[in-house]
Amino acid sequence: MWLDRTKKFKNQTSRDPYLRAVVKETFRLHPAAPLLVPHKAEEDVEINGYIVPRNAQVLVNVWAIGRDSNVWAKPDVFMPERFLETETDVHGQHFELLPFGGGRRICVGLPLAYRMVHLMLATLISSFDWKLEEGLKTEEVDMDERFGLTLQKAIPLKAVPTQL
Ligand code: HEM
Repeated sequence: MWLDRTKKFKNQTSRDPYLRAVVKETFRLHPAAPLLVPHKAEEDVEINGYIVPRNAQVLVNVWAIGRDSNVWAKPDVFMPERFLETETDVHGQHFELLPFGGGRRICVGLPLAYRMVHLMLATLISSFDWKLEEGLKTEEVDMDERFGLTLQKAIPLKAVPTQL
C-alpha cells in the first residue's frame, strides 16, 4: 500500500506545477545553506570588474540573492505563482535561484533531495489536515530565521495534524 501511495504521489508531484512552485518559492526565501559551502579561489580571478585574489575564501550569499529587489518583484512576499510562468529552476543554470549551489561543486544530492522534498510535502499535505496552534493566525506565524551554516526557523513551527 505504501508503495502504491508512493507511486501515486511521485506521478502527482512531478506533474503538479503549483507544488513545484511552492518548493521553489520556499528555497528562494529560506535556502537551507544561506551562504552555500565556503569556496576558495585557486587563482586570481576577475568577476564583473572585481578581483578575487588567489586563496580568498568565497561565500555566495544566496539568501540575499533570493531577496534582491532588482531581481524579484515583492521579494519579501511568499508568492509561489511567480514561478508558474517562468522556466527558472534550481539546477544551477539560473543564478537568481541557487539553493543547491552551481557549477562543479553543485550539490551531488540534488536529484535525490529535490524529489524527496516534493514527495514528503505532497504526502504530508494529502495525508493530514493541518492547523496552526490554537488561536494563531497565518499572518502571525513568526518567520524569523536563525543564521548558521544552515538556516533554521528561530521559533519552531507548531502545526497540528489531523489524519484525513
Ligand atoms: C534539500 C536538501 C539539500 C540541500 C538544500 C542541499 C544543498 C547543498 C548546497 C548548497 C551545497 C553546496 C554547493 C556549493 O557550495 O556550490 C551542497 C553540497 C553537497 N551536498 Fe547537498 N543539499 C541537500 C541534500 C543533499 C543530500 C540528500 C545529499 C547526499 C545524498 C547531499 C550531498 C552533498 C554533497 C556531497 C555536497 C558537496 C559537493 C561538492 O563539494 O562537490 N546533499 N548541498
